[in-house]
Amino acid sequence: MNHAIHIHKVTKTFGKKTVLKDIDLSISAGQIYGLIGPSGSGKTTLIKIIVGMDTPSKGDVQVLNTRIPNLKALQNIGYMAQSDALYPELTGAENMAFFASLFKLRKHEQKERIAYAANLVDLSSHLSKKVGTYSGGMKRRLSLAIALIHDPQILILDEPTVGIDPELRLSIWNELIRLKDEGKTILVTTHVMDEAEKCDYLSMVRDGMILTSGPLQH
Ligand SMILES: Nc1ncnc2c1ncn2[C@@H]1O[C@H](COP(=O)(O)OP(=O)(O)OP(=O)(O)O)[C@@H](O)[C@H]1O
Repeated sequence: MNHAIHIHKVTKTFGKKTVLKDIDLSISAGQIYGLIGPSGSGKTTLIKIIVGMDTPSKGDVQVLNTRIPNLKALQNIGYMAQSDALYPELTGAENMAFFASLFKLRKHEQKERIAYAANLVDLSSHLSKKVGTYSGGMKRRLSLAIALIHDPQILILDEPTVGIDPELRLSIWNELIRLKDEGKTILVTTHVMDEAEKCDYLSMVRDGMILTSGPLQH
């Protein structure tokens, strides 16, 4: 089976506290995989381990058959964290261009991708404003646009639509579904049941363990 993400017996402890216990999880390419669970259940910790920002205490993670952490693998991953990592003194466009250049996008590609991603999150008319003047929701939208900037095979989104109004939330989800239909793999965490229902496969996380998982019918 072709797994985009494969997690094998991952345990994470902070001091004496075990926050992930023996997690096994495989995500097929071309699906939207949801992690739902209460605050503190371990979703963000798991996601950080998948993107290589943290290391497991035990077990291993592979993304597109490459063991993580691996710098090259990051080229294939678009990651949107829960807290925004943006430069307030730069404009929206400059923030996007900065991340695009980290991924070594050529100038014309940069322009194209910035226009696409800004349009997707409805920020096209705010791109020349400094990010320091953005609202919380606008910052979330910019973070999502940046996660998409290098057209990654895998999108990992930690509560991407928190603070985003329902109409835009719907259009973002429609776009995520379109990206999935293009063959992208999307891992998303959420608190919201109506978003969880849009996933192809859902795992419920509680106390660092996966309580139950299974496919969803649409
Ligand atoms: N660096 C750290 N040091 C110590 N404990 C940590 C650290 N990071 C996370 N934790 C703990 O690990 C547990 C899981 O946190 P995590 O952020 O993964 O949960 P979550 O499910 O993503 O919650 P939320 O939805 O609120 O982000 C929490 O009890 C948290 O306090």
